[in-house]
Amino acid sequence: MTDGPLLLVDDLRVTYHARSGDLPAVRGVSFELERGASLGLAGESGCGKSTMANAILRLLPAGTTVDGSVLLHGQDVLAMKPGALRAVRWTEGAIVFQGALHALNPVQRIGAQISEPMLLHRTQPSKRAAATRVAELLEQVGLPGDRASAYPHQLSGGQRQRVLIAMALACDPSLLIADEPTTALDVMVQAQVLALLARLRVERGLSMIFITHDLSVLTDVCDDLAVMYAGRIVEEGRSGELFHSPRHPYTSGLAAAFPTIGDPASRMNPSGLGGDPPDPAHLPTGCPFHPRCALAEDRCRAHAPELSPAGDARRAACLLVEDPT
Ligand SMILES: Nc1ncnc2c1ncn2[C@@H]1O[C@H](COP(=O)(O)OP(=O)(O)OP(=O)(O)O)[C@@H](O)[C@H]1O
Repeated sequence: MTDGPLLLVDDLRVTYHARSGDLPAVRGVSFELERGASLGLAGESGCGKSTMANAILRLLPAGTTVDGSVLLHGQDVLAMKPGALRAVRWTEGAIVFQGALHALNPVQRIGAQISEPMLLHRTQPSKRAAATRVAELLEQVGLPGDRASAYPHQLSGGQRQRVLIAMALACDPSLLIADEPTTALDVMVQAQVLALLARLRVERGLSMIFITHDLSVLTDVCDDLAVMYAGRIVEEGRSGELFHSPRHPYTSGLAAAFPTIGDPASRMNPSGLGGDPPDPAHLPTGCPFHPRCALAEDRCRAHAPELSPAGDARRAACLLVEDPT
């Protein structure tokens, strides 16, 4: 255990090597996460959110190039040997993936699946102790303890997502990454799962990273927000401030593209963002957002804006914000 942030990501770069060529999915991301804090990570599909999350626990396909550093409790995950890495996953950091149906084994009872990481990491001395812990965990995520004997297909989508959360909490990690945990769920269940994650964070003093393409769902549950575009963070700041007074034109477009939960007057605004995100293998020159930006000037086509260093309270990578003249 060291002083300083729980998680310190510095200049993280991830390149997939596909048959069609190299694909730089994450291109120099830096941020910090304090103990007990929560960071929301937003951006359209393909901007590199999941790649970044998977890189933090080194869950990327073999052969993928990863550079930079990821300090978790002061230890560089990217430099760890396989044994040390196995010890970190589940116990220090765990991910709740999107699409609970695919993440669970269809032919194994959920109790057995939740106890697996506990038995693997010997955080419970016996199968019987693990079973008791499974029942406790199920109750903590709002399911009756006796559902441990159910198979995944006997549960609803929201219940399965709760099972994945229970599994992620099984070894008491200090960092929980929730990657689109509510995408496949209807709006009511989505709100319940988000409220559950927010409650568990406070109760357990967890640090959390919430990932979603919908900026509006993050504002209630996260202290800070970071917006990604084309493999980089383009804006970061306190949650409410960033959502209600965005500085980067991309953040404004993203905020306008989704209705705010609880605000019946707001409507899906398809004009919030025109066009499509760029192909990571063929990025435009200068600012990668310039072809979609209504405010773009000549300088935006020529120069790529930089984000100020991690740790600054409010960061935006936009030439017009840096120098509005
Ligand atoms: N295993 C892989 N091999 C090759 N390319 C990949 C792989 N996984 C992701 N990519 C590519 O990397 C880029 C970033 O993908 P990533 O899944 O990280 O984005 P995302 O923002 O999480 O999107 P989504 O919200 O759709 O999950 C995309 O262009 C994607 O096609």
